[in-house]
Amino acid sequence: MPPLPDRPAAGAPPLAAFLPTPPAALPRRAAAAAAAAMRATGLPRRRLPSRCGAGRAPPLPPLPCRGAPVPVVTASAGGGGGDGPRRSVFTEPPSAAAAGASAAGEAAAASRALEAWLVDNGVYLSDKSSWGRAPHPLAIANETTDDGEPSGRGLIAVKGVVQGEPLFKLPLTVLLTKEVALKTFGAAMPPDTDDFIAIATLLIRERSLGDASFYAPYLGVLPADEELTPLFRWSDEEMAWLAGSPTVAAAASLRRKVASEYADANGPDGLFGRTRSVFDPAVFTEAAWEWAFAVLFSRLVLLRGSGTLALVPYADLLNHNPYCGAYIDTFQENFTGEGYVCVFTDRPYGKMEQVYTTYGQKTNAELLLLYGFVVDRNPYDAVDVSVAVDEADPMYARKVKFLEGAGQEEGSSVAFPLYADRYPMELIEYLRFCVATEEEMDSGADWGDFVCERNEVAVAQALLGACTAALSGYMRTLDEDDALVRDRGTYSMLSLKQRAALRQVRGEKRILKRTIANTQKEMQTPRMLFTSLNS
Ligand SMILES: C[S@@+](CC[C@H](N)C(=O)[O-])C[C@H]1O[C@@H](n2cnc3c(N)ncnc32)[C@H](O)[C@@H]1O
Repeated sequence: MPPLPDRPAAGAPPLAAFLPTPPAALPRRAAAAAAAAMRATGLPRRRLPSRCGAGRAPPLPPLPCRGAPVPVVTASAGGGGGDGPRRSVFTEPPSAAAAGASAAGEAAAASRALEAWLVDNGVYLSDKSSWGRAPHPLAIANETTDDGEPSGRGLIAVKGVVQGEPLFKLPLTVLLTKEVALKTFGAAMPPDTDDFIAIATLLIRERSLGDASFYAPYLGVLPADEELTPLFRWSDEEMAWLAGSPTVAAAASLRRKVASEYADANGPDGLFGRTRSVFDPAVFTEAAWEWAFAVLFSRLVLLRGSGTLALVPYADLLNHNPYCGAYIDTFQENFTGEGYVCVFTDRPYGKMEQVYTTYGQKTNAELLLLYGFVVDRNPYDAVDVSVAVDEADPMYARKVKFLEGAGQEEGSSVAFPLYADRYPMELIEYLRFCVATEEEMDSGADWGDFVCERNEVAVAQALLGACTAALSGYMRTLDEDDALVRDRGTYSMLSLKQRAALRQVRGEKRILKRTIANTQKEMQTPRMLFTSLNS
């Protein structure tokens, strides 16, 4: 059995589900699971509304079931705050100015070393044109900001870039892939090793080699351990700022998954345990494993052209913009058939503008969990709502049996995304079934369509109840959050993580409030209720 199963017991998704993906990624698991359940149970399947279907990002780990009445939005709590150091142009006290200057010098030197390595490996980075080659249009910016927050290195245009222009051509020889890992570790790594594990293991080995590694100049620009701040690495104290958010459970689930994969690899029959002569316990530590996975979650790319997962030096310096449609992929030279990695721009860029890619149509929760940042005005933002049959429902046993027949475990819930302006029709179909009376169940209703006014109003009430319950689980109200953000003095005292958490929960509360307002408005005309909301 592969070490990263599709449906681990902890409820986390396969790690590969977190890849930065080009548009047209997989639909959300929850919606897909529900749709599958509906298919299996004879409930009709509907296409998701436009932006939450084919283009949706991979899902977060499903929320835990709490056996609460229909429907439930889960909440968790912690306590306190705090942050580790991170490269920042904003937060350094004057006494750290000298250290900051030397850190900036080191960052610039590391970027130059990466460029020199790329040139040595055949990448054209000259700002002059040569035979058949346009000048390279980009430069590495060692400090970038996004929405006023530091976003690490990035790539900026050093000349105007036209739409559709190739930004660079990288040979496949600079990539870190499973194929390279298999060659490197030989018989010590079985060919069926999971891609994530193979590349993480390769990364740990290469880092341990220091300057002797072929990839040393690339490793030199990877964020330092303490700069990798995806949510699954936050402490309980730091998580307290997210109390009430479904991200708390998602982070705990991913943390458990990463730890359990290490335990498996390190066990006597695991990848490391089996061949200690190759996998030195002093090198392949749990801390190294966590670092490697934090790197992979935030940088690994699925190259659709070749179906390969890869770390792509240089291309992975591109920061994410949810409005950008350009993504990293493999292509082939016309005459030689040789493969290369490239990004074609989806819009023109002016000189000195930061050039972006897309990590896929991800919610802020997904971005925070895997990459450690959130985006204001993220058009793909959503908050998960978990739905289950109410245990107090007189039809509970019948409904659960029906769902069990469709593969849903008793007492489990199904998570659906709520967007600021829409929600999946699968949620409504599922709720129509969950709130149905005996008569409605007996009527052979088509849950994909309006059942009756009573049912539709009960669905709306269930949705309102879920949103209200979710809002009451947070530490502060949305108004209090807004006041905190407006109070620039206090806001600037918050750590990066606290500010990210604040932006995350504000986004969730806004969606919940908008859903409440929209649902209340639409309740005036129940016949049209859940059709007009999504049209
Ligand atoms: C693939 S790397 C991009 C290069 C990265 N900035 C660096 O310094 O190496 C992804 C990481 O960049 C940062 N990042 C990317 N896009 C961002 C954005 N829009 N806002 C804030 N941080 C961003 C996050 O730290 C994320 O984990």
